[in-house]
Amino acid sequence: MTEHISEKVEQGIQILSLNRPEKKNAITVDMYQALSDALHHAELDDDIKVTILTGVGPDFSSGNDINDFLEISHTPEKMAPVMSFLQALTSYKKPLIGCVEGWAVGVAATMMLHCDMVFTARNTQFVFPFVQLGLVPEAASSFLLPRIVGHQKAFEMLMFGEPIDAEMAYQLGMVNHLCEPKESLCLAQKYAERLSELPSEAVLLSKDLLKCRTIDDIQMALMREGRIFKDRLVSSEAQDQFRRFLSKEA
Ligand SMILES: CC(C)(COP(=O)(O)OP(=O)(O)OC[C@H]1O[C@@H](n2cnc3c(N)ncnc32)[C@H](O)[C@@H]1OP(=O)(O)O)[C@@H](O)C(=O)NCCC(=O)NCCSC(=O)/C=C1/CC=CC=CO1
Repeated sequence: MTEHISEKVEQGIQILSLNRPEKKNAITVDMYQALSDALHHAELDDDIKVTILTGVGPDFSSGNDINDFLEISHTPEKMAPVMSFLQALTSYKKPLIGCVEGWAVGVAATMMLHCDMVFTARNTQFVFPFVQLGLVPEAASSFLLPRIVGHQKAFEMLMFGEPIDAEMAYQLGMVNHLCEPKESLCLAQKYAERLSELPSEAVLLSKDLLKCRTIDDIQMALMREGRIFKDRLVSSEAQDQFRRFLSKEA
């Protein structure tokens, strides 16, 4: 486990926190690996009933670390932990709750599409900046986002990458409940407790029933996106945007 992912397990609830607030919880390869390991561990541990994904500090996360994007484009094998995390996320069998405040950019926004419940503070801004970065949508968002918000809204969100605020995300059905800043974890914990008290086999079977019809499409979208994404990472469009952000020109 890297220092940048914190794990707490209490009364059947696993809380995984992105813990790199000085970099807006930008997610590194090591953090993906730690998240993936923690989800695998939770899946095998009968005492863990529910997982909450959250961030330390005012923001959930600014998405993939841009320095890592530059590094991965020279050493594509470093992409493996990212793919391993996306696999763990998409196939996770226990209830997964997303708890978001402040910025949720890129993969931080798309990972919420895989959560079973999402709680956001009113100051949350979801951003899908893939096209601006010269990239393409990832984490099966090209399949999930239009299913949740409809094609036209998804198109607009994915093409222009403009921030979607919490109220809009709620209206579009991306979020279960809104709350005040600093209250989302408390709210998520309340629902996690309720879920952990339900008959666990019935919970697992019900989640499976809800997800089983889309899992093949999600896996296919992951593969299709992944192939194109790897090529886009080394494209001059993307490399220029990464350097632009890191040199503070953005
Ligand atoms: C809008 C921001 C999120 C916040 O802006 P602001 O409040 O002005 O804060 P900053 O000054 O920009 O940031 C504070 C420090 O953190 C560093 N930082 C922030 N985000 C990143 C990042 N993503 N990677 C690396 N470093 C980051 C920033 O440089 C500052 O550092 P210093 O204090 O040392 O100067 C804004 O931060 C922002 O726009 N960030 C970038 C968002 C972004 O483009 N993210 C990538 C999204 S794409 C993605 O996630 C895609 C995938 C693809 C495929 C598979 C899996 C993963 O992800």
